[in-house]
Amino acid sequence: MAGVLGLRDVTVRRGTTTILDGVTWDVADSERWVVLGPNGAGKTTLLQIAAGRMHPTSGTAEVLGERLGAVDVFELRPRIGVASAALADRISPSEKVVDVVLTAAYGMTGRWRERYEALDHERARTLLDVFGVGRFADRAFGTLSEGERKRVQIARALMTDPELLLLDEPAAGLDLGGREELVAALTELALDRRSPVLVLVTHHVEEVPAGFTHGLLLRDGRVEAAGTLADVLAEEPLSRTFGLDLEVERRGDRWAARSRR
Ligand SMILES: Nc1ncnc2c1ncn2[C@@H]1O[C@H](COP(=O)(O)OP(=O)(O)OP(=O)(O)O)[C@@H](O)[C@H]1O
Repeated sequence: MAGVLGLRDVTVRRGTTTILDGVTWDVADSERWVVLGPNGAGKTTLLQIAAGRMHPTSGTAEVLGERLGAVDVFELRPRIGVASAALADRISPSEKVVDVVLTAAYGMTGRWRERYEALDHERARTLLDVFGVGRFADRAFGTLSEGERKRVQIARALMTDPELLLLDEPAAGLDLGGREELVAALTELALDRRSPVLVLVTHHVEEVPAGFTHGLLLRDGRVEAAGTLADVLAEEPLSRTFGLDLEVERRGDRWAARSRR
């Protein structure tokens, strides 16, 4: 598939607020994108368009070759995996971890009278193992640490074998060890050619895993820069995006940024 995402001049307005302003963005098969920008830049809104969960006020958006507005979003959504704090909030703390993953196959949170095939059970447990949380499969979701919950959410997002995986701030709230473990898991995912196309939203260049290929910088709903990571995670575009004079360092496959002042 050539075009996984194709946004043309996408604008989202709510009342008098313009949340996204003329966003044009192309994501192709096998690419791994990072979306970076300060608080309120419009990152989550952009991800909602990519997830087929919001329509542009103007402009056009194609997701997995389907034009939003002309496709049945209920057919489109199972092809897209999403992990976000908003979705995690809808998971009952008493829900068994394996069920959190399993219910994704039915596009819903909460286990409620469905019948699951043995293969689905096996896949859910395998995904939990892949993300290092297999030993918690039979525990209640609410008893896990923040980092463990994040990994369960990614396993859940992968349950439907999606073509596109959207991760909204997966490292938010993690301590240093938790962040590094998550970054390592995402690096493995990014480097695996069988993985879906990945889009990761973050505030911090330190959270960009190795294996990611492209970056989009957003500020005030506008694209400040988009392209290969090496081009985009440079001092000039990053400083412009965050409104700070930034010093950016690349060490091996990871980045770090700090203010010069
Ligand atoms: N329904 C709405 N009505 C008015 N403004 C909204 C609405 N939804 C979002 N916004 C505003 O749009 C802006 C962008 O929000 P969004 O959540 O997309 O940003 P973000 O880059 O993900 O921010 P953060 O990094 O803080 O999570 C914010 O200023 C937010 O307050």
